[in-house]
Amino acid sequence: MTAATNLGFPRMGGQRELKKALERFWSNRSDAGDLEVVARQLRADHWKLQQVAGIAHVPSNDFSLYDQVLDTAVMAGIFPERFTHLPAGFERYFAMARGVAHEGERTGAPALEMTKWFDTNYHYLVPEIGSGQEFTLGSTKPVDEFVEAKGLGIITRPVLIGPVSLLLLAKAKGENFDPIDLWPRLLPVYEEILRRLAAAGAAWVQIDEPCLVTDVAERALLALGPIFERLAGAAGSMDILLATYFGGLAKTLPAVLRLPVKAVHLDLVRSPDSLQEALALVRPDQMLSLGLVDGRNIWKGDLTHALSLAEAAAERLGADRLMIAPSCSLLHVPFDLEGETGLDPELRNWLAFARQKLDEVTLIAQGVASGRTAIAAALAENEAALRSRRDSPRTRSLEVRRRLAAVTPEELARAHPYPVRKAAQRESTPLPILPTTTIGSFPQTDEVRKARALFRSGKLRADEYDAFLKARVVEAIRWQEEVGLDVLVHGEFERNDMVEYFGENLEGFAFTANGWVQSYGSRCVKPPIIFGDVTRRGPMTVDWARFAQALTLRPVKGMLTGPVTILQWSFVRDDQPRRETCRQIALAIRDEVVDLEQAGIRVIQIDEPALREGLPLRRADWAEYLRWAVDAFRLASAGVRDETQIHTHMCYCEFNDIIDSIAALDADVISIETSRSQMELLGAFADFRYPNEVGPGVYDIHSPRVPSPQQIERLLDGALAVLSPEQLWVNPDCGLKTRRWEEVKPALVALVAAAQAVRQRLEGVAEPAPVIT
Ligand SMILES: CN1c2c(nc(N)[nH]c2=O)NC[C@@H]1CNc1ccc(C(=O)N[C@@H](CCC(=O)N[C@@H](CCC(=O)N[C@@H](CCC(=O)O)C(=O)O)C(=O)O)C(=O)O)cc1
Ligand SMILES: N[C@@H](CCS)C(=O)O
Ligand SMILES: [Zn+2]
Repeated sequence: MTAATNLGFPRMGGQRELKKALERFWSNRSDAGDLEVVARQLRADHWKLQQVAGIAHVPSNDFSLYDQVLDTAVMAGIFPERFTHLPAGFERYFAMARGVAHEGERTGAPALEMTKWFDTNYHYLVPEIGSGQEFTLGSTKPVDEFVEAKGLGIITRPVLIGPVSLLLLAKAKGENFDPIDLWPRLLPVYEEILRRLAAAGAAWVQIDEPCLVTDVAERALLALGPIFERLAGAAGSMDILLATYFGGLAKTLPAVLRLPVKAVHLDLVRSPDSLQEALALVRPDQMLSLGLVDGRNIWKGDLTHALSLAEAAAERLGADRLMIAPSCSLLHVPFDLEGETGLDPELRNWLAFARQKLDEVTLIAQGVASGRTAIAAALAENEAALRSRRDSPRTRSLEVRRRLAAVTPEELARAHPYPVRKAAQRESTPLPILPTTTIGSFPQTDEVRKARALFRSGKLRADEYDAFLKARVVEAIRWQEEVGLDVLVHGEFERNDMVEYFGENLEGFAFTANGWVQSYGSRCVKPPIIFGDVTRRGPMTVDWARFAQALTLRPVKGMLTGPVTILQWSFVRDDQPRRETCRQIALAIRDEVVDLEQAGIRVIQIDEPALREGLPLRRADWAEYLRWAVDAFRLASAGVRDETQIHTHMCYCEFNDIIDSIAALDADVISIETSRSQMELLGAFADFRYPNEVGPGVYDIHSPRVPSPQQIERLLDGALAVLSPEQLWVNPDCGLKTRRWEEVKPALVALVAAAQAVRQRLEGVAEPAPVIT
């Protein structure tokens, strides 16, 4: 019989119970025992609901208190030295995730770096591995959670991030070596875990090797055979499912199917073509897991089509050699559509969240096992929903399509090159060298979030909410002036999220009440759903920018999210190419940019933190993506005069390999995250001779640590070793919305002091006193 299976389930809980429990624990409002109770309950609830949905292989160890890569590093005893003095368990685990502040006798330790999980908006913590790294069994979490589920009567399929991906995702610390070469030292830990899982009664183990869908170095591919030989030996009679996802295996497929594993999972949503080849190559003793339900998007799947693929596979292999699954873990989609009563019913009928996707998986498996007639009613319902979406006039706007078709190449370029613009901008908006600024958001305090919640629930009138927000902007502007920042921001207090806010203000977007997806740790996002052609109803940010600018003589930055990031952090329609949707968003942002300029805003920032993450996982596909992504940014930004200074901002990833595309954006200034990787990134800017201005982040906003002026000065000196003083801006790594004012205030005071000290050294002149009004 064809098994309905799952690769991973969202772990936050339907009401984000895990987020709330974690934040209670971190703020000392609960203890470790309370956190464990919530975590255990969530695991139990999720295992049970998957079992009830008809999932035969329910995953375990997909749960994590912070991040599954961190869990795997801990399992393998990969503890950077700065954490080893801390007691093993929660204290060390959360210290690695969040860093520890320097306090009295206690020395601080920065957190592990955080970066994007492939092309998703999930962030993982990067394990740090030294060349002399010893690996030891640091935790038995996969076994403990298997035993926990077994105690509830559920034999789960434990999930492990595989050794190849763990090493490839890690960062080499110190000497010149490649972590993948350390696999022989790492394997005993995996072997021990597999032996313990088998002894505990696991029938299957799922080993995730998502790195195999990327351009993996030859030496890693060569290691695959010996690694899996040893893993299979340790697994004994327990079967291994090797899971690959987020793309196809391409040339690696034959080698993967030769490995001594019982089953291989393929992402047939991203790589439908690989099925034929896999069917031809799969060994007689092997099974295939067909990833037929999209784990990365929220649309109902075409079940008739999926069933056709599964039927064809069953014909070749026999139904018993198939598993039906989502394309990847369901971590990347919201929990349940059930409660979304606020969504328009027509649109709601087009959607499937994690729970609904489990039903799709079981339905396809049932169709293979019992034939189409057994599920005819469900298939007809699915077809009707797809037809309703395909035929809906709400998804198309002739006006948008006409306007896009008429875009000219001139509209993608500023009127003059950067040096000309720079002179015009200096004249119209004089700034000191090493100008100081922030990235846009100020703390989204409980007070701010509560006011928004009251407003949304009708308990606070619109005028009261507006007055509340304006008071926050006035405070923020006054405070920035007092501290002596040069280019000010209004603080983004009115925004729930930098993408959701724009989604709520654009046509063609829908938003959910509770469609949360984990972004990192306890932080979640509620991606809007792009279902139709995108247009702007009217100005989205102009009133806030105008209000803030009227309060001060210093320039206030207009603050927008860029088209690629809006695209990337939304659930995107799958009935037209992503680049078309991106161009539509770009036109809407262009109109906003022009409106901001007309409202007297001289500096406009268009954030594109997701530009890098949108890169296809295979290098061969990069050029095409970068072309349309860069064009979208240029379309959004190039409608302004020379005097208007365009900024962009990027964070959370490595930029070295796309530096030429970053330059092609032709933003006058780019602020970029660098502080966690100690300015490594700047090397790329220097090597490339990046022509425009750069603000390398000098304050790590992801950590509660407050930097000293001396630390910031050191970072600025590092930046000045590769950038000219005329190019350098001084700013934090990213927005300050997740920080508390108690941290932000001293940190920005230190940032301004450091900038002033370096200016004095460079110019040998005293600073003018800050303006206090
Ligand atoms: C910059 N980043 C972003 C990414 N993706 C985005 N879409 N947005 C981003 O900003 N990707 C890369 C990074 C990831 N970083 C972050 C950083 C911070 C967060 C974050 O803080 N998320 C918040 C949720 C934000 C939000 O929408 N808040 C709502 C409040 C909703 C809510 O929880 N309401 C409460 C009631 C409140 C009350 O009564 O007091 C409730 O419903 O229970 C808002 O502001 O209105 C988070 O807390 O997780 C995400 C990614
Ligand atoms: N302007 C945004 C950028 C985050 S990437 C902020 O400051 O939060
Ligand atoms: Zn950022």
